[in-house]
Amino acid sequence: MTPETRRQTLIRLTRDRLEIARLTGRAGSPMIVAAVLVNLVVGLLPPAFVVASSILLGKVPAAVVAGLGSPEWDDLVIAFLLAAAAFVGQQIVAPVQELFGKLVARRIDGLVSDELMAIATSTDGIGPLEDPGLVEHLRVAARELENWLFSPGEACAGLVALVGRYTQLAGYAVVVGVLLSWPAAAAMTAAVVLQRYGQRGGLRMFAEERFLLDPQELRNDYLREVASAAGSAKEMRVFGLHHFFVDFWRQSYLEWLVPVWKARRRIYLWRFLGITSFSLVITAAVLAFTGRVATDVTAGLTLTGFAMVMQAALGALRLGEYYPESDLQTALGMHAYQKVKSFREGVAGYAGQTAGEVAPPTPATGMIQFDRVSFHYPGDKRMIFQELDLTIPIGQCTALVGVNGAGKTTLVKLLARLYEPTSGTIWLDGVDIRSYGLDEWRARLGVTFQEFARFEVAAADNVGFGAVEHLDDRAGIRSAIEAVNLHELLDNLPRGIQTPLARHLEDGADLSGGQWQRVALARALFGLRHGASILVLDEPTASLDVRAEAGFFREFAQLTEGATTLLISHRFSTVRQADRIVVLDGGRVAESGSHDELMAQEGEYARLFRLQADRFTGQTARTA
Ligand SMILES: Nc1ncnc2c1ncn2[C@@H]1O[C@H](COP(=O)(O)OP(=O)(O)OP(=O)(O)O)[C@@H](O)[C@H]1O
Repeated sequence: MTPETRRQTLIRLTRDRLEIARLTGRAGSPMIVAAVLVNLVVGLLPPAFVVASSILLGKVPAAVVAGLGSPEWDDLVIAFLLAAAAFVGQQIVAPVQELFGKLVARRIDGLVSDELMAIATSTDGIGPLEDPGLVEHLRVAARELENWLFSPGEACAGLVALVGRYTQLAGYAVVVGVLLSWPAAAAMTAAVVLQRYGQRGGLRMFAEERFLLDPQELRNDYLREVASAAGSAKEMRVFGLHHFFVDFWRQSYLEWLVPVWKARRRIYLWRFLGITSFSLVITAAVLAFTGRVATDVTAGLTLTGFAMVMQAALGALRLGEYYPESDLQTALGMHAYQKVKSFREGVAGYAGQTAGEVAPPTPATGMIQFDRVSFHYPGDKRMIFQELDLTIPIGQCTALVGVNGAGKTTLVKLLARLYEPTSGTIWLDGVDIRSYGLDEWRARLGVTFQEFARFEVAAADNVGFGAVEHLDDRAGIRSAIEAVNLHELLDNLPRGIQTPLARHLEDGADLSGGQWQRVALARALFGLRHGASILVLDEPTASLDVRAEAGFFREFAQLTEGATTLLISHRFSTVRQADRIVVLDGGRVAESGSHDELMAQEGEYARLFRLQADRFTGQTARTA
């Protein structure tokens, strides 16, 4: 190592330590003071035991000579009691140290978890949560914070625990300094610090190599989950994938483990031999030096002094070893915190949604207009829209069709301002929707996403989340549930509409895909009841049965009368009933008009419609 790299390493080490110390401060002064005091006691008791037990040893010859009941014997008993107290004290205080360590760790981990949650939910758009790099930061941080093994809190507790270790070292050094020589005490302390530096250096290098394997570790997590999760269990069994996935997981795990083993061997083998040889030499030197002084009558070292120095020196040398309560935690624990910071910086790097103060008009009268809107996802140069011009008339139903990947869901994301167009503008009645307050604008939208959320809360709340500030509108929730024909099913669940929609919760129940879809539709309807006027339905009938699909448009048309509806569907029987149909292709509007107009045009819509209708009639003919 060159002097320059050594200097940089030292700077980095100090910076890392300071960072942990700063974070430790978040546990609050009373907690930190208490934890430090406990560790001071933990550090002082072993040297106290060394002193007391050496005094005890020194008093044995005189007490034996003087006999039971003599003042010498009484002195021996007092020394014994002191040594015993120091010994028992160590046993008592060890769990207290552990307890305070855990308290500090959990409090800090709680705060860092809150911070992570706040960052993840702070973004107006969803770009950061769909950015693979940032998602990796988020997942690594969340995993470490959940595991409590090498978390930031554990790093802080590990740092506080060093107070105990170094107090102990200082205690031994004082004993050696007072009884033997201060240069010897200084040399012994320096030797311990050097050993620790070597140990820590190895740990730091190992930690850095391990962090590089984060993506592989996340992959292992994924494979373990997929092999054991209920969601993938059907395919795993039907396609006989379990052996494949178990092998895949084992292989993936080895791809992580083998480099970890190699790094460990490469970093620690020679380092271990070096540190061990160094400590053997130092121990031999200390023993030789103490032995020489002990046999030197002019030095005046008594039996008590000799025992004290020997015990203190050996006790100190043991402190050059690995600290299980501190070392791995401080070396690895801050990684999760660095990930929280990287995630925060990454999120801040995303341009936030510009939002004005203007309230959207009630009611809007004209149209929503996509005006030369171009868009590509961040970090992906492929254009999803190229100067898209599209109008969605207010108060009417517009259907959007297009092949898979044409950009239909992306268009909804832009409308909901989950992303901003790369260029171009979306207008409502001639006003750029960016001038509206973001929350006010979103409150105007009732959206059923293609991959809608399935909240593990009561069925009623799942619906009420469509307008969360009106969660207590029980009548409105009931009416939305009835509108999607879910009331009979939900009323028969253990807690009626208050039944949690997750089987692992008490009295919980799960729903089928189509039933869940109705819950999502009811949520959008509840939004409509409370001020939403633009209804966006992305594949709303994908999971509905034929009867429900047939009734869907008729019933929804009544329920959503006056609302502006944007309907995305691959089912042409649903689509054809819209007032206006828009065909998206290649990032642009390829065709638009009513069903009859588009059929008359004999374009892509007519082709797709006939394709689907023919397939249906063909099937009917075969069935007949
Ligand atoms: N977060 C993302 N980052 C990068 N690309 C994305 C992201 N989400 C979607 N895409 C890409 O954008 C394109 C349009 O996707 P989108 O989901 O909007 O299509 P769609 O028309 O709704 O498709 P489908 O009919 O299959 O639902 C696809 O090629 C998809 O891979």
